[in-house]
Amino acid sequence: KTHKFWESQPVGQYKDIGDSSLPEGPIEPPTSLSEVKQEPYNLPALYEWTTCDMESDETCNEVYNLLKNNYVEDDENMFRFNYSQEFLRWALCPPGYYPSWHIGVRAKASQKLVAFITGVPARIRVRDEVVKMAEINFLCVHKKLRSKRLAPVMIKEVTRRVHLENMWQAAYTAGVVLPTPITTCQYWHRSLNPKKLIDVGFSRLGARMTMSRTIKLYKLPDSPATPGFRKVELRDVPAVTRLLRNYLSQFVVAPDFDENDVEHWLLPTDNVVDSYLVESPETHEITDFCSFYTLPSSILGNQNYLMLKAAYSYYNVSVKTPLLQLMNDALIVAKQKDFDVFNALDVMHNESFLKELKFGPGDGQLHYYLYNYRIQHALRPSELGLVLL
Ligand SMILES: CCCCCCCCCCCCCC(=O)CSCCNC(=O)CCNC(=O)[C@H](O)C(C)(C)COP(=O)(O)OP(=O)(O)OC[C@H]1O[C@@H](n2cnc3c(N)ncnc32)[C@H](O)[C@@H]1OP(=O)(O)O
Ligand SMILES: CCOC(=O)c1cnc2ccc(OC)cc2c1SCCC#N
Repeated sequence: KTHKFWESQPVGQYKDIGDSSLPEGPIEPPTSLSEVKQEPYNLPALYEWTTCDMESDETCNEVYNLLKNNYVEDDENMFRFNYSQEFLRWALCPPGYYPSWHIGVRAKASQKLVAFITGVPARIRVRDEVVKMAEINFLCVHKKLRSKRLAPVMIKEVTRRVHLENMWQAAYTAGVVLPTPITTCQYWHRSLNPKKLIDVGFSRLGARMTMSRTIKLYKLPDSPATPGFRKVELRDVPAVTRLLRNYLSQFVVAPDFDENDVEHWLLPTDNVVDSYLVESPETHEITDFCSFYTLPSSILGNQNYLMLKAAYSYYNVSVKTPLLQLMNDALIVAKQKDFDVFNALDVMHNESFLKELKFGPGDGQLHYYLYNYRIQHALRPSELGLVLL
């Protein structure tokens, strides 16, 4: 497969695979700000760039609707992600974010939003180097404007705006294979509402299984098993930050979270992110942590259901409580909150609990990429400590 655009970019190229003479690290050096293209890239005649102020309800709603109708679908077109407006504000407005990195394209005549791409700043550690990166996400071109090479223009424009802030690396994921993944992960799914997943056609009744037997198979207790298991509060941020920084230090690629980051990314926010910790009833020491984010999907073409309520495993830290028990408690609270499914990637130590907690492997893969940063050898998913939204 040729990649006319990606073969022109500072990313690991297929032809370089196995060439150990190429050093790990930046592929191209930074340029001076005066050398960065000052004006936006050209768009096709009838379209114009716009910056989307995600703190504006009107604009956030326009972005919500573009994504709701045109963002990622699974291969069988059974689901389409339906990121909520409060989720988008959370995902795109972390500490130190750049409004100019929330980039839209409008049709001049109608002023309709027809394309979108975003970046948020992050400090990502790669082995021993902490690198300032842009996390790129929500690349979306309206279904009616596909296959017109608009995506490369969107990507070059967000690259230009990131360069203007003197940043030269990025991290992103995709379900498609591009030059060149640093690792490839597998999605796993744990049914919480098996009847609904069977009714929508995602799951099938097992051989020699009745519906009532299947419901019983996935049944969970009404409340968590771990003593001291409770929601995270603002006062816990210092302890949770210490716990998380320690735990993430074992992975090759991981975010370099400080207390500000933890306060934004990991404090519970209704309908967006849930986080729990284990506080020892005796010593009041905070020993473990788990979190998941809320990402519903539209169910396409089903008469009985419109929406799938999905929870996605986020960052989990197991020190005293076995990860198996911690994640089972996460499943229990997710079921209490009426989620239909709990999803997880096989990253970090997730593989150790997936099968035992009755997750099944998905048929989708998620490829992780770095822009302008070479990694000598592709990583195993268990070496990756980064979850993108
Ligand atoms: C220093 C800072 C650097 C910052 C930038 C870093 C890099 C950030 C990179 C972005 C990270 C985003 C991460 C993210 O958002 C998470 S992945 C989700 C991407 N979005 C969707 O799948 C939504 C539904 N699909 C669409 O809206 C369109 O199909 C899109 C817009 C995907 C492509 O629109 P289209 O109308 O279908 O296609 P053309 O315009 O004709 O363009 C075709 C070219 O685009 C390449 N392509 C296709 N899908 C891609 C994807 N998911 N990443 C990167 N490249 C992708 C493709 O390989 C080809 O190039 P090639 O000829 O070389 O093969
Ligand atoms: C029931 C299990 O599948 C999903 O939860 C789900 C939901 N919505 C999607 C929308 C687009 C989509 O495009 C790849 C996939 C899904 C998936 S499966 C992969 C995500 C996970 N876990």
